[in-house]
Amino acid sequence: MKILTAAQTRQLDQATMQEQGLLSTELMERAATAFVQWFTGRFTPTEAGEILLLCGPGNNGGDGLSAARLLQRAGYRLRVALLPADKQSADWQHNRRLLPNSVAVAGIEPGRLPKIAVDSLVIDALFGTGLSRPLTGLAAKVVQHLNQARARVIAIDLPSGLFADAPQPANSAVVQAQHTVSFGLPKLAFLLPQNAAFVGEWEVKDIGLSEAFIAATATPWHYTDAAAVAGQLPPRPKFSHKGTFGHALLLAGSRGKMGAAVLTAGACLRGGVGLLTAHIPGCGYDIFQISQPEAMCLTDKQADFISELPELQPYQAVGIGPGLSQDPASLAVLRQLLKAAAQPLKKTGHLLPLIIDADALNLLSSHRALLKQLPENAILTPHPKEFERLTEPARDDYHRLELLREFATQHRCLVVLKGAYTCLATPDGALHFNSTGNAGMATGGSGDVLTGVLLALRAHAQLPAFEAARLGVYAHGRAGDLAAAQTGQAGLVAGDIVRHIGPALAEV
Ligand SMILES: NC(=O)C1=CN([C@@H]2O[C@H](COP(=O)(O)OP(=O)(O)OC[C@H]3O[C@@H](n4cnc5c(N)ncnc54)[C@H](OP(=O)(O)O)[C@@H]3O)[C@@H](O)[C@H]2O)[C@@H](O)CC1
Ligand SMILES: Nc1ncnc2c1ncn2[C@@H]1O[C@H](COP(=O)(O)OP(=O)(O)O)[C@@H](O)[C@H]1O
Ligand SMILES: [K+]
Repeated sequence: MKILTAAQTRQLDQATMQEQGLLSTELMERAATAFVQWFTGRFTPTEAGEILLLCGPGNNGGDGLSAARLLQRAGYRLRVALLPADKQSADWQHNRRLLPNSVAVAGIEPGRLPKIAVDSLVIDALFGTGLSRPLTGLAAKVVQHLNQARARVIAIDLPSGLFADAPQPANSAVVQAQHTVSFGLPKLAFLLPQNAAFVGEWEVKDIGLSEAFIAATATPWHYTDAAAVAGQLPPRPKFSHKGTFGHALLLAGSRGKMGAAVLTAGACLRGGVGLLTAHIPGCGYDIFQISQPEAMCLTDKQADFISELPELQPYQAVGIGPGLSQDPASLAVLRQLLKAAAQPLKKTGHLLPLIIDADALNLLSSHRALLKQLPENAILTPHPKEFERLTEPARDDYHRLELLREFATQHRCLVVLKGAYTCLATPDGALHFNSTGNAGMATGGSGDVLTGVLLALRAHAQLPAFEAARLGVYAHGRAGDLAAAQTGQAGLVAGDIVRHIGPALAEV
């Protein structure tokens, strides 16, 4: 699914009307109907009590007025508070005329802000994608008044004061909604941690916008939903054998962090790899062999960390990093691996696929000259702290996305920036936000599991780097969701994610 800018969203409205021969008021009615469907599914008239609708002067306010009419017809009690403005949009005026007199309407004045009790239900229809500057004056005052009331707030399309696709200055007035009900496509703002307190839980409702316009519109931003990865996992042919699905090599573990190697290996096996060999420090031999009998194991001459790179010839993909340690001997292994991976494989003529995680990333950060040696299409999986070490501290989430794009294009690699909406950056500058996963996955070892899944999907010779990364990130999050459905989020541990990779991959 694409994510468009606010300006492109306005063009999308126009294109939809032209394509479908719709009046703008008819499109507005669709949006309001979709909102009201969501609302009535969520709150009965009794639960809602007397609803306060805060209404701005543009089409967001128009959506609100239309929704007010539909809600009143469905038996809800409402009062409407209008933000004064020099002019209102034509569709606003249309819906104002249609609002029955039985709905109480009052203008908002500086000295007379609407009363909002803590248990009120407020619909925020002040501003949407037409916000052209940060809120000031009376509009900002209303938003602050609303936020102070700590009432239940549902935003139509976008919390008022929030830009759909760009940061706002610090301390700008922005509505803090519990729910945002938006139309058509997700907005970039919904996916960034800095906006979580404004957006709350969000949902996007289909209002039949022009598919042709969306397909023809260029954007760097994408949202990976089930449809994006459907059918991407190659089928396992009837006469396949373990050699069909690749042989992966994992370089992981150190004293005290053998669990990382065990989890990554488990995930790789559940990810469908044909064969897995792990090269681990000597101290981990019993731990590893007992906990992952399906994997083969090579032990390093060093007991506590890895200091040797095995012969790479047998392998179709290599993962390095989970629990690795940053010992200089392990740095030397990383150096050798990057050097070896710079040459195309004799068998296939392709570069050896690499997954680089955790301490291997930290070693790259402290020896940045090595970044030049990253083979094309290597997949790096930093969490935000690791990414910051690789680049620089970001001013905010939008700046971090810029850094992410720059990094992936400059180094011709794929970067999986992990988080609630993990963002996959590609060498051509696209950013793909993942839709699956939950806060239960914020627990040690979850990232190691992702590395294992990615390693497996890369070792399946058929899956190119981008498809493997997008599918792996999606399936990892989905496995976390399936696991959380059984354990609850608090009780989820990384091993639970491993156990649900199979079912998650079966779904896609
Ligand atoms: N496909 C879809 O998604 C559909 C979208 N639809 C809906 O349309 C909404 C977009 O409507 P919109 O373009 O009229 O903009 P909206 O957000 O109501 O605000 C514009 C008004 O606010 C004003 N204004 C701006 N900034 C301001 C500020 N800081 N302080 C004060 N004033 C400010 C601005 O004035 P100006 O900038 O010209 O001074 C103008 O008067 C969208 O979010 C969705 O709800 C549906 O109806 C149909 C399908
Ligand atoms: N709140 C969250 N919502 C969804 N996914 C999450 C959340 N928190 C963490 N995750 C996922 O869990 C994994 C955590 O990775 P990482 O921080 O590297 O953990 P570790 O180093 O302990 O293995 C990432 O894939 C991340 O996307
Ligand atoms: K709004």
